[in-house]
Amino acid sequence: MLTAQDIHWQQGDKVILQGIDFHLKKGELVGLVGPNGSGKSSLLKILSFLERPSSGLIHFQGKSIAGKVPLNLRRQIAIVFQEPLLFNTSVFENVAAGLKIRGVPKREIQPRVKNWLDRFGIAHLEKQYARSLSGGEAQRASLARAFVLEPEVLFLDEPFSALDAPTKESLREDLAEILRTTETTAVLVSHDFRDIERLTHRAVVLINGQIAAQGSPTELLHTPQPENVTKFLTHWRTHPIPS
Ligand SMILES: Nc1ncnc2c1ncn2[C@@H]1O[C@H](COP(=O)(O)OP(=O)(O)OP(=O)(O)O)[C@@H](O)[C@H]1O
Repeated sequence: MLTAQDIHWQQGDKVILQGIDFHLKKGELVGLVGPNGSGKSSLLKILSFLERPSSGLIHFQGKSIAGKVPLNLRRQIAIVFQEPLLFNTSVFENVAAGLKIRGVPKREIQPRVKNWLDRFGIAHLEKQYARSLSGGEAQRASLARAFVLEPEVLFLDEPFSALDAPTKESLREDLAEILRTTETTAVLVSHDFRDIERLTHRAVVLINGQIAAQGSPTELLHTPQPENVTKFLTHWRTHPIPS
């Protein structure tokens, strides 16, 4: 449903992405991993149409994306960032905002929002103002706001990295269950291999703006890889996810 061929991205003199070939099938959960500054967020921005590549081809839903992305295609994606970007209104209003913009009838908005508040365990916070939420609650609201739109592709850029360990773990488990039951298609950027192991089918390792390896988390960890990938994966090999 989403493919990127030979993507290059340069800002000024800095080459950020080089020769990226990426594909995402319906229902697939793909993780982008790699050292700091390797281009993970940049690739996510290009795949989610927030930035345009310097060269290369992108196809989404069978259509070539060049120039301005049509609104009907843009509305098929949702993005969740590390810092939940919430409006300073109630949690309910935050989650309802995207549906209102899309002209969804009021009678439909109420049950859809309530359903997602409930699934993310924040129904009791619906009247609370966004600024009064804890980090974990705010990220739950931010995820509910994305899921309520029923996007064709969900992009998650380090959604847990601002959270403390227990908050992160409980949200990761809830998100894993929601991704599984909704068969969502998603791309996740994370530094934490536990997120990748728990939430994705395939991990793409970026090093210096290039794809250095890809495969299931198990394949990556248990089959020989190029030296730069092995070096990067070493930390994760020595910190396995508890079973
Ligand atoms: N708009 C921009 N203009 C110039 N340089 C940029 C821009 N965006 C990103 N970069 C640079 O491109 C490189 C890749 O950045 P990016 O944020 O994509 O990496 P990352 O893998 O997501 O890093 P991290 O793990 O630290 O979040 C970095 O050196 C960054 O400074």
